[in-house]
Amino acid sequence: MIKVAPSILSADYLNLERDINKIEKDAEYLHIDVMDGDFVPSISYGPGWVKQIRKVSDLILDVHMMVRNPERYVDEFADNGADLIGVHVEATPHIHRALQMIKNKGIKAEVVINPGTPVESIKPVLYMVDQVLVMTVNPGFGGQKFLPETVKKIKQLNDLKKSEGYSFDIEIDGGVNNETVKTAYNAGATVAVAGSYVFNDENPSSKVQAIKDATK
Ligand SMILES: O=C(CO)[C@@H](O)[C@H](O)COP(=O)(O)O
Ligand SMILES: [Co+2]
Repeated sequence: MIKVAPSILSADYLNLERDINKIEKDAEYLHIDVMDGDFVPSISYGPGWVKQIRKVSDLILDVHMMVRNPERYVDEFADNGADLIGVHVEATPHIHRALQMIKNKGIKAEVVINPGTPVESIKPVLYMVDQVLVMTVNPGFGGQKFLPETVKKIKQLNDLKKSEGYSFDIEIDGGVNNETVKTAYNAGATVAVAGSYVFNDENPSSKVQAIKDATK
């Protein structure tokens, strides 16, 4: 069964604690999209949000940094309570250093690839990551449609796990619901981020369960 990471991008900002409480018992992760208005068009949460969220949730805080040169902010997000930080290979010429910085903080390190980025571009750092995030939409916005052509990259990563003996999780992010999750899970995805599908419903925990049920 897949693990689920509800994305607070689609939660109610003014009632965030209430919305987190609604999924706290059913989900494993809480996904926090950090956007800088440069690497992606939108602007969202800074480290202060992570600090406040840490106080009200025991879920694994999964910080997805859509930020150019993310190594500028890694330490601050880690110090504020992130359990896992993801950095895009497209966002820095120093992906190895950025991942090293995350590991040095004693938390989990994730490398992220956009839909247009091949798996080959992250092969040199796969030995050092705890998780790979395969974007299943172009980053920047919630509520987009799942891109099925990204599934072959999940399969490619899963094959690499087997042939090289890696144990990283494979996370998917964008357009995930109880239907789209199926092919990704069968290809090897182990963690599913879902924003609008979960939080646009009156009963978000039922949507978390629906994603899990689809992968039983
Ligand atoms: O990183 C992103 C978007 O850039 C995501 O984490 C979204 O928050 C997912 O939203 P849905 O596609 O599930 O609505
Ligand atoms: Co995300």
